[in-house]
Amino acid sequence: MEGVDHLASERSRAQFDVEEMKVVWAGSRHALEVSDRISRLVASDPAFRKDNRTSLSRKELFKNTLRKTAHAWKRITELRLSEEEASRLRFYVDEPAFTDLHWGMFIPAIKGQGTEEQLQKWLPLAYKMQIIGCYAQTELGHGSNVQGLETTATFDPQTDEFIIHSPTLTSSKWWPGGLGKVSTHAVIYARLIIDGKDYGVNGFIVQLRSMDDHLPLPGITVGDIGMKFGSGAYNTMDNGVLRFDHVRIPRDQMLMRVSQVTREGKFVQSNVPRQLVYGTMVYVRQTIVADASCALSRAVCIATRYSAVRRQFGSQNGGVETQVIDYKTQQSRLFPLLASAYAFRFVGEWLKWLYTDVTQRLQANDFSTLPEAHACTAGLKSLTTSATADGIEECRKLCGGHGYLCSSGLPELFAVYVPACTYEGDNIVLLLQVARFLMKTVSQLGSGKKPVGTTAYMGRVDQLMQCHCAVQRAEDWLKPSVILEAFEARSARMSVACAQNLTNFANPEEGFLELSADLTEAAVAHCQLIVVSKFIEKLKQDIPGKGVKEQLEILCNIYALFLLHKHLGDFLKTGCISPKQASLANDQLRSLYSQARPNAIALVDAFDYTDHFLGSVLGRYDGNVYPKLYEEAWKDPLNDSVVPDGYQEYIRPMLKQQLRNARL
Ligand SMILES: CCCCCCCCCC/C=C\CCCCCCCCCC(=O)SCCNC(=O)CCNC(=O)[C@H](O)C(C)(C)COP(=O)(O)OP(=O)(O)OC[C@H]1O[C@@H](n2cnc3c(N)ncnc32)[C@H](O)[C@@H]1OP(=O)(O)O
Ligand SMILES: Cc1cc2nc3c(=O)[nH]c(=O)nc-3n(C[C@H](O)[C@H](O)[C@H](O)COP(=O)(O)OP(=O)(O)OC[C@H]3O[C@@H](n4cnc5c(N)ncnc54)[C@H](O)[C@@H]3O)c2cc1C
Repeated sequence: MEGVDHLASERSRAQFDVEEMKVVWAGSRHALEVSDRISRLVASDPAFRKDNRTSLSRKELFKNTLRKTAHAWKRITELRLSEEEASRLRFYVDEPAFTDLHWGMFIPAIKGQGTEEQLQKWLPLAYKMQIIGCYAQTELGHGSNVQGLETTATFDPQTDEFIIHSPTLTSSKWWPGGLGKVSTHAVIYARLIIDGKDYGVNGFIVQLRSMDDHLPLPGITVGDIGMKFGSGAYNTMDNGVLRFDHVRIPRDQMLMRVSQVTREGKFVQSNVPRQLVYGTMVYVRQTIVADASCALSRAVCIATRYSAVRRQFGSQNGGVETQVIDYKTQQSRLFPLLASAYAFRFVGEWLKWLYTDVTQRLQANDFSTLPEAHACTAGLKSLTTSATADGIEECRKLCGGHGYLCSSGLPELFAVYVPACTYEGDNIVLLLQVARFLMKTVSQLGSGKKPVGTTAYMGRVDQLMQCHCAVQRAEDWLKPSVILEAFEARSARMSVACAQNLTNFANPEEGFLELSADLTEAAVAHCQLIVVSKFIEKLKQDIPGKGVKEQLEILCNIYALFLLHKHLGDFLKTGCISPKQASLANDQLRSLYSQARPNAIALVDAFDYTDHFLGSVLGRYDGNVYPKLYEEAWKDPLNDSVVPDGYQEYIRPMLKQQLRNARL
């Protein structure tokens, strides 16, 4: 039934003001207005159609992306869209493309690591897209270990140039998005060599292709690295391979904010920390955390709407069957993901604030908060992307068999999303960075250095090592102070236990390697504490709108108690809570699911996603799933003919053979 809202009765049960929740989700009334307007602009433009992606060949897919990005750029310039509007447009176009790396990494790398003159020279060209750039760091042989990169940039004092060279096969740049077929330029990372001495990895701007005919410049070999996981999905991106054969670039194309090479070939280290060479990764990790809430909320929106439409079992005397969303098992899998989407949204907002703060401090030569910014961006990137990738897959299963169809939107979402666990730092490697930071914090506790920021709780380590959880009734678990103390105690105790175990090793680095699995668990506990505490902090703000704050409180408690339930082993092993308190937490969790149930559809409506963006027959706003699912099947190219191509060659002879055998 076209035009009928099959989810209307669900919507009428909501106990809060959905429009106000949309504002909370978007971040502000202004952000909601921009987001809503741009999402409709994209949805109504046929040039941004995306429902045929999974049936296109790689070449068609890629060309289609080029067409869309050109069209997007035309619309951005015609409509004079602001940076905020353009970035929303990119979000709703919903197709990975070279432009992500140009705007998301090439430009930030120049901005963060270039000198004033370099910014003035390169940024205007990049902003007008008169050059297109990518970020070429990873090599065939090394990705995580950035210090292990092999590409060299050797200074030639005769000509005042660097010679960029790939000395081995494993030094080939491998993976950079936008490199394979599009980028004219790249920020490449290479070992700086002066007079035979190695000064470590630095960034350089290198032109790759001719501005006249797009052919690679002399000495450059470049191409695409091939098909990636999933049909459609990330294959819109030209991840590339690049080799240099003694390519010369002028000296002023080394990004020289962090260190400089003079005309005489002298290496000068400025007063900014060397780690700023890694600054672009900190920036992108922060954007990836914000993006996790988008990907997860999208999957949750599809699974929640479909779970309210889908009915199985439970019919009494020929009446209607039970909506699968009413099964407690469905709720216990779905609602923690709904709560996680909101939790990641708020921690993403906070991380953006932290990043802005550290950037301002760096400009004023205050580097004191850089280690914390690195640990938070690395840890939260790891935590949120792992949970989101797992969450999308869980949403697929929550939709039963139909979730496996491409028309559900979930397979492609998963395939596009899952590399986020690897790119911008493998999630385990990043957790180990957090663990290093935690071990350093614990080791300094005795020295009188007071931990600040997200590790401030470690300053109360004596109390946290001894405290006893005060919960006696299930409702006690609704107190933010109780939840916070349990999470702080668990994290502090896990870190302290690792630090104590490390003292058993004569060589600390050896100990770190041996205990690395425990260390990553301590890092996860710390990062989960950050997410929980930022959700609780958010709720201290003034949040207008009927019932909005109450719903967020329910979600916050679901998030925290779900984590407690999932990681019960940690909480019990460290003696933070008793088995009885664990069981009370579980009782409370069940009650919270019941409270969330009538609001579930409205809570996903608050994401304000258009049907175009969701790209899912199961997640349609009107819940009119079955006719559309049926209709969609007939659009498959296999259904273009009634008798399939290949019948005469393969099916008919086989059938005839069977017939002959049967007659014998
Ligand atoms: C059409 C028009 C549209 C217009 C609008 C479009 C808008 C689009 C916008 C899009 C926006 C964004 C989207 C972006 C797209 C993303 C797509 C994804 C692309 C993915 C790209 C990549 O993957 S790039 C490659 C990433 N690579 C990695 O992440 C490598 C991981 N490895 C490392 O980071 C490091 O090597 C390491 C940290 C693991 C270890 O480094 P190293 O061995 O050198 O260090 P140590 O362990 O010895 O540590 C030394 C000390 O340094 C500290 N440290 C380490 N890293 C950092 C850091 N980043 N910052 C600060 N400090 C750091 C470390 O803690 C040590 O400190 P001490 O202990 O105090 O010594
Ligand atoms: C879709 C996609 C897009 C990308 N885009 C870009 C780009 O634009 N530019 C760019 O430069 N790069 C890009 N990359 C590369 C990406 O950043 C790297 O793949 C990533 O940093 C992981 O490094 P690796 O591949 O070397 O993994 P490896 O480090 O080889 O990881 C392999 C395994 O070893 C484990 N491991 C590694 N080191 C340790 C350790 N110290 N302790 C314990 N375990 C360890 C890891 O956990 C993992 O399980 C992209 C990658 C992908 C998948």
